[in-house]
Amino acid sequence: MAPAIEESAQMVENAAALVLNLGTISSRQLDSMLKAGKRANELQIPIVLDPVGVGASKYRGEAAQKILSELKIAIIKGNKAEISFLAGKSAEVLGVESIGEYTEINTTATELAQKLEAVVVVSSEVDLICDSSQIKEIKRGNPLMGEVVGTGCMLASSLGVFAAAAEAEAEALNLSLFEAVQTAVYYYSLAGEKAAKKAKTPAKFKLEFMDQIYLYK
Ligand SMILES: Nc1ncnc2c1ncn2[C@@H]1O[C@H](COP(=O)(O)OP(=O)(O)OP(=O)(O)O)[C@@H](O)[C@H]1O
Ligand SMILES: Cc1ncsc1CCO
Repeated sequence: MAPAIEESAQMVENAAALVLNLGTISSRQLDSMLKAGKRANELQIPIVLDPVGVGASKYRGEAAQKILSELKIAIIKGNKAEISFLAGKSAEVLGVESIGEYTEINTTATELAQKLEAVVVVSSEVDLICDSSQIKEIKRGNPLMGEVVGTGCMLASSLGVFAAAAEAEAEALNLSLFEAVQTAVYYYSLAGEKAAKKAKTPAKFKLEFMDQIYLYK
């Protein structure tokens, strides 16, 4: 998202999806996100929320709650700790990483999807996608994806692309948002698998992974 509050709403007018990422949140940026998000809601442009590091500090929790109470979010993507925290369950977040055990994550994610009427994606070695009535697991990808910081953020942006495409090509594709998200997660993981065949260490993997995403063009 364009961070300047002076232009965030106007930028949305030329966008097909809005991705809100809490990674480097500040109070000014939060106001800018709310402004952009309200315009996106008015224009019925899908919003993806990536609640990066929510639960790691009081402020991140408050920022996420403000976004969720003022905006209609189409897709929320987080790791197990971030999704658990938003669902009101106990969560251990270290910086932006999920630590701890989450044995009830399927139920937790479904509860959040029901409460917010959104598609919820939980990223990990097994990705979960759910809405209020269905849940899907995708066991693809490669552990190197978890070693590179930012693959979660890039997944959120990819979800924005697929949500926009599903809406823009609604007649031709006839994809529900749930199906569009499932497709995005699947192809994203597949790019990770292809990259891992060529690169075996994180820095090289990062470059190769980006190239594999590019090759979908
Ligand atoms: N062990 C693994 N095996 C397969 N895929 C994985 C593994 N760990 C992570 N991934 C994939 O990496 C991507 C990012 O997931 P992750 O849970 O690491 O997100 P994150 O912690 O929010 O990332 P970041 O904060 O680094 O942006 C997802 O597409 C997920 O499927
Ligand atoms: C966007 C971003 N900012 C700090 S860490 C990060 C990626 C973690 O998901």
